[in-house]
Amino acid sequence: MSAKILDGKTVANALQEDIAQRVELFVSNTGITPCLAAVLVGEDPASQVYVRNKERACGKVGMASELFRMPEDVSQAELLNLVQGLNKNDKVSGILVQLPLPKHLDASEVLDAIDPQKDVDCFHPSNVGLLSQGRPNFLPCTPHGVLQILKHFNLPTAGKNVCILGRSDIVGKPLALMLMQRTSETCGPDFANATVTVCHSRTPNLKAMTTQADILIAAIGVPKFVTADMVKPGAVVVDVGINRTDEGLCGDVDYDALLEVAGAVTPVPGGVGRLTVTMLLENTLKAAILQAK
Ligand SMILES: Nc1nc(=O)c2c([nH]1)NC[C@@H]1CN(c3ccc(C(=O)N[C@@H](CCC(=O)O)C(=O)O)cc3)C=[N+]21
Ligand SMILES: [Mg+2]
Repeated sequence: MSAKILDGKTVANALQEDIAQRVELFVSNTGITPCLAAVLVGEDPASQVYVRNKERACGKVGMASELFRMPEDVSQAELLNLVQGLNKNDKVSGILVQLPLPKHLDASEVLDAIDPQKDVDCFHPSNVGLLSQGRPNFLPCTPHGVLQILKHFNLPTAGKNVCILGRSDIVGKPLALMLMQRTSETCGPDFANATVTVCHSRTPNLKAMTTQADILIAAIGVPKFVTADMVKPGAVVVDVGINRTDEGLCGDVDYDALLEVAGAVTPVPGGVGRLTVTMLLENTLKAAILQAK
């Protein structure tokens, strides 16, 4: 058996074409160009790559982006002041504070300071609350990207056992919320209605859980953690991990070994990461539309 490769580039390109058309229409109707403000603190090389990818993607769909760089030793007050300025700035539709922040800063306080209408990451407690109640303002980028990949390749989640490895606030937790809802705002009921199991570092007998899964989603940040024996033959495996190792970029799954067992698998790079950036564009347009009202 050889797994189908779920190429994120194809999906991202298709969605970006659609976003570009809606951006063009919005600009011609309102005279407003949606603009993403990205805040980058320090010089972390991975963060620089991601922020550059985000800026490039904005340009591709006809949106503006502005990068705000702050030194590694910026104070909490200075960073909060920057965010408050961006909240008030009418030219800025969406605000993204790139994580992780240096340890001396209180990330929660910074993220909570972002205007919920400009919170394109969907990290603000009011947006997380709305998401958990099934009436989202924004959909979080990476979980939404996972749904869009599954939708593109016609791999519905309704009635399926979905196992999520990882309980982070950025991926595992919001993705579990979205998959257990009755419907998805953008992908419909076929891409919701799952039986969701969330596993983490304190889960006993992990393999007994993962081998039950029709769809296995890895978001733990441990290179090649998911091995072939953990996967039910024919299962769909979505790899959200991006780990920088001596041998280069790799995901949370042992990709080569899984090709022989899984029914379908996402590559890294070129999988979910592409969609994370694309769904950020979607949210920036959404933010601009909300603010034009
Ligand atoms: N406030 C905030 N929001 C985020 O959404 C956020 C964040 N902080 N901090 C870090 C994580 C990680 N993340 C990625 C973005 C792009 C790629 C991406 O472009 N991936 C490409 C290329 C990867 C590469 O070449 O390094 C791919 O997978 O093909 C991956 C991961 C967003 N995150
Ligand atoms: Mg990727």
